[in-house]
Amino acid sequence: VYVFYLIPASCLLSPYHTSFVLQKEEVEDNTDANMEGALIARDRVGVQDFVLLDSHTSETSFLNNLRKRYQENLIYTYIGTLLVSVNPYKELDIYTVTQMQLYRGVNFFELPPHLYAIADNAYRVMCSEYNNHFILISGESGAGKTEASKKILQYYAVTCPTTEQLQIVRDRLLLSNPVLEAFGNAKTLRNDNSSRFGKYMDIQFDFKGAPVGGHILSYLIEKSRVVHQNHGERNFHIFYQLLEGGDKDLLCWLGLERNPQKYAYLIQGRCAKVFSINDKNDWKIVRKAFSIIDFTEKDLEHLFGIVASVLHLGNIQFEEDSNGHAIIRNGTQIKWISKVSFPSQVVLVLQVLSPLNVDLAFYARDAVAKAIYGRTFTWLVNKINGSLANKDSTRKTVIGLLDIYGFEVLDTNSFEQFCINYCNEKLQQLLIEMTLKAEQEEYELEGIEWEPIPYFNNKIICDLVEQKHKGIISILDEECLRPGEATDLSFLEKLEEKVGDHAHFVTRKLADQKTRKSIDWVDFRLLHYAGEVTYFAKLNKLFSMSSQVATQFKNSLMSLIEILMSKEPSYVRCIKPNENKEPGKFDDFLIRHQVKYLGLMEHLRVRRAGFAYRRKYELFLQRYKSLCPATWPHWHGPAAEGVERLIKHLGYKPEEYKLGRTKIFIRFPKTLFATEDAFEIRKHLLGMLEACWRGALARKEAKKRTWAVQIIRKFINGFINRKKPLCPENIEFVRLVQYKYFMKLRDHVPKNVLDKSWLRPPSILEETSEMLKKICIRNLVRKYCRGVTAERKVQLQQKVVASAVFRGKKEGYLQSINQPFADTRLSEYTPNLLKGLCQMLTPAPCFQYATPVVKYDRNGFKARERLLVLTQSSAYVVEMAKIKQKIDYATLKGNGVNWCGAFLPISDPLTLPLLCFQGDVILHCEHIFEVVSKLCMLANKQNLVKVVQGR
Ligand SMILES: Nc1ncnc2c1ncn2[C@@H]1O[C@H](COP(=O)(O)OP(=O)(O)OP(=O)(O)O)[C@@H](O)[C@H]1O
Repeated sequence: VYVFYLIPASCLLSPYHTSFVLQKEEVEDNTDANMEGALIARDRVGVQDFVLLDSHTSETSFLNNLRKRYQENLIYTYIGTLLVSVNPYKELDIYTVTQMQLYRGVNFFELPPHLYAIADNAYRVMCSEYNNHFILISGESGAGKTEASKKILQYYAVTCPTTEQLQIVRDRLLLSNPVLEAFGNAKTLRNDNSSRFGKYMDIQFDFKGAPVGGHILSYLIEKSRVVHQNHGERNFHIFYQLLEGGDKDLLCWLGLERNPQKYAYLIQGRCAKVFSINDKNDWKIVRKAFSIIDFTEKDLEHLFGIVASVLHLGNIQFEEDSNGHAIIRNGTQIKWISKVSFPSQVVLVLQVLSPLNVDLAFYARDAVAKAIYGRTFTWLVNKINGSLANKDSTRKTVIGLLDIYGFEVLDTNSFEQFCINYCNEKLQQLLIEMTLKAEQEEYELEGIEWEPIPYFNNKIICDLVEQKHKGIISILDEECLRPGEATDLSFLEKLEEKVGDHAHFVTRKLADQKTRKSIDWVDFRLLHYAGEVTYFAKLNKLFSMSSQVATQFKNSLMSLIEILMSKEPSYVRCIKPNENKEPGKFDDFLIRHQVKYLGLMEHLRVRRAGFAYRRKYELFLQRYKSLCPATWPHWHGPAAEGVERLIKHLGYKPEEYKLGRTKIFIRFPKTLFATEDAFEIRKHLLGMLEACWRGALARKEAKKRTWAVQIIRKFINGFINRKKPLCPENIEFVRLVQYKYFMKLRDHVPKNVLDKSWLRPPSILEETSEMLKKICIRNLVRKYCRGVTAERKVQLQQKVVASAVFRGKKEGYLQSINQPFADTRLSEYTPNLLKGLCQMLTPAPCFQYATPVVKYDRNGFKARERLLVLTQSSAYVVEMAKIKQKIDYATLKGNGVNWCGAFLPISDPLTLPLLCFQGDVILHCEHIFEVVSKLCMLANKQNLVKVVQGR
C-alpha cells in the first residue's frame, strides 16, 4: 500500500485519482479507522465537549452530561481544550499501547476526549513550534491527579522517539515516581495513596522530541503527618515499607523492630491493615528504583538512617526533674539516633541540654522530627534532580506536569487550607489570564473584532491575600514580628482594620445579621472565586512559624506562576465521584460541589462567551462537504471559499458565525448540531446505499439474479465504466470499486522479476494500474540487483558482453548461456608449459586470464600448441616460456578481432571456433565465447569485434 505514495503529483489532478488517494488513507489506517469508528460510535453519549451543551448552560445540565457519560465509563469530557476527568475507581481498558498509538499525532478533536489527546497535543505543538508547555492537573484529594500525571508520563515514555541511551533517562523519569510516593504519599481517609505535597515536574525534550532529562519542584510537604495522623490515617509510606520489607540485617543495623506498632509516630491514626497497600512489595519497587536513579549504597545508608532516627525520636519520653525541667527518661533511643544518623549529624540538635518543661520538650522533639523529615524530602528531590539532569547545554523544550491539591473546604479550615486555597486562587487567575489572552490573541490573529467576555476576575481575591503591606499574609507577618504579644483577636482586629472593607472578606463583627451566626469570634471568612471558606484564626505557638511558611509559600508560588506564565497551558480537572472509592457511583451532591470549586462553570462561561466552536476551514470542509452540491465531492478552490459556499447552502444566519483568516467561528452549539445532524443523515443514507450494493454482490455470488440485482449491477457498471462521475452518489461506488481493486492487488503483486502476472484493473484504473506496475517492477529489479554477489556480477557483466557480440550471430551461443565462464584455464595447461609461463611472467604484467590454444599459420594447415595469455593491456601468444607474439589492445582497430568459422583443420572443422587477430594470428580455442568476451572486456573494444560466418 505504501507504494501508492510513489505516484507522481500530476496524477492527482484527476478527480478519480484524488479520491483514490483518499481511499488509500482509509485502506492504510484500516484497523485504526475501525477502532476509531468504534470509539466514536461508543462516545455518542451526551456531548464530548461541554461548550456544545444547550445554550442555557446550567450546573444541572452540566452534571447531567457528566453523569450520563460516567455511567457509560466515559470518564473524560472537554470544556474546549480543558479536560474534565471523573475517577472511575476501576481499571478501564483505555490506557493500552494501542490506545496510545491511536492518539499519537491525531488532531485534538478528531477522537473522543482523553488524557492522551491533551498530552499529544502539547507534545505536537511543542515539537512544531519549539515552545514550552505545561499541563496543570488539579482536583481534590482522591480525584485522580497523580494517576493522571503518571499516565501522561507513560504516554511520553511509549510514544516519544528514544535511543538505548535515552532509555536510561526515560526509566529515571518513570522511577522517580515510586520513590517520591514512598516519601511524600500516605494513606488518608480520602485516598490510600494520597500525595502530601505539591509536585511540578518538567520533562525536557531535545530537538528531535526525545525526552532527555527532567526537573522536579516540590511544594509544602505535609510535615505535621510525621508526628501526628488523624484517626484512620497513616504516616508516610516509607516508614511501613522499611519495617515490612527491609531485610533483617538492615533493621538490626538501624536498631528497628519489624512491628510498626512499636513506634509512637506510626500508631497515632490507629489505622488497621490497608488492603490496597502492599508495603513489602512496594519496598522492593522502591529499592529497585533507587538503584536506577543513581543512589549509592552510602546515600541509602544515610537516608534510611534518618528514617530510622525519626522513628527513634518519636519513642523518646521525657519526665520532670526536681527543677521542673524535662529530662529524657531512657537513653536507648538517643544512642540509636547517634549511631544511625551520625553521618548526617542530626544528633547534634538533641544532645544540647535545654531547660524546657516537659510539654515544650515534647513539642521540640516533634519539631525536630518534622524538620528532619522535611529537609530529607528536599534532599531527596534534589538528589533525584541530579540524576534527571541533562548536562548537555543544547536548547531543550519542556512540558511541565503540575499535580497540585485542589480547593479544600473542611469542617475546620486552618492555615494549611488557607495556603492550598490561595494556591488555587492563583492558578485560577493564571487560567483566566491565559484563556482570555489566548482567546483575544486568536481573535486578533483571525482578524475578528474583539468582543468583551463577561466573567468574574478573581484577581481581587489574590490581591486580598498577597498584596504587599495590605494583604492578609503581610498583616500576618507584621503581627508576628511586632513587639508585644500577638493573639488571635489582635490578628483579627488588624485584619478588620486593614481589609475590613474588602468585598471578599468577612468576620463576625463585619457580617450582617443573617450570616453573623455562622462565623465564630476567632474565624474570618474569605469569599473565594469557588465559594466561601471560613478559616479558623486561632493563634498558637506555631503561628509565628506559619507566618514564615506563608511568606515562603507565597514566594515559591510566585516563582511557580512565573514558570507557568512562560509556557503554553493545558488543563486537566479531576473529579472524585464519591467518598467511598466505589466504581460507578455518581454522588450528585459531592460532584456539584467540586464542579463549583474547580471553577468549571466559570471556565465554561469564559469559553462560551465568544464562540462555542471554531475549526480550521480545511477540517470543517472535509467533514461537511457532502452537504452541498458545490463542494461535493471536491472543492477545487481555497477552503475558506468552499466553507462560505457550504454555509450559505446550509442557511447559516450572519449572527450565527464569523469567518476568520483560517477558521470558521460558530457562536451557538445548536447551529453546529443542525449541521452535524444533516451530516449524520447523509452518512446514513450513503451507508444504506453501500449496504444495498454489497447485498447485491452477495446475491450475485449466490447466483440469485433477481430483477433488483440486475438493475443495481447495470447501474454500477454504467458509471464504473464511464470516465466521469456524474453525481455524488456515483463517486461513492467508484471509490468502492477502487478500494476493492487495490485491496485485491495488494495480495496479488508479483513476487519476483520473472513473474509477469498483473491483476487486470477496471477501466477507470487502467492508467494508475500501469504506473503501479512500472513502479512495482522497478522495485523488484532493484531488489534483485541488490541481492547479486560480486562474483555473480562479474559473470553477468561478461555474459552481457558475450550476448552483445554473439547473440543471433553465432551458432551454439544459446546453448552456452548457462555455462559459467572460468576465471582462467591454467589448470588445463601442461606442467612444463606452466613452469615456463611462471618464468616468463616474472615480474607479472598484471595477469588476467590464460587458456591453451592451437595456432595455425596463415595457410591454415600447420598447427602448433600454444598458450594465449591475456593481461590488462595486451594479449600474448606463448610457447613454453617464450613470447611468440604480443598484441597490444591499443593497436587493435576495425576488424581487429575477427571471428570466423572458415578453417577446417581438425576432425569436425565446421564447429571449430577460430580467433583471428587482424588476419595475422589465427588461433583455435575450445572456449571461444569465454575468450572473446574476456578479451573484449579487457581491451574495452567490444565494438571492434566482428563475427564472420561461413568461409
Ligand atoms: N484513571 C483512573 N483509572 C482507574 N483508577 C483510578 C484512575 N484515577 C484514579 N484512580 C484510583 O483513584 C485513586 C486515587 O487517585 P490519585 O492518587 O491519583 O488521586 P489524587 O488526586 O492524586 O489524590 P491526592 O491529592 O490525595 O494525592 C488511585 O489510587 C486509583 O485507585
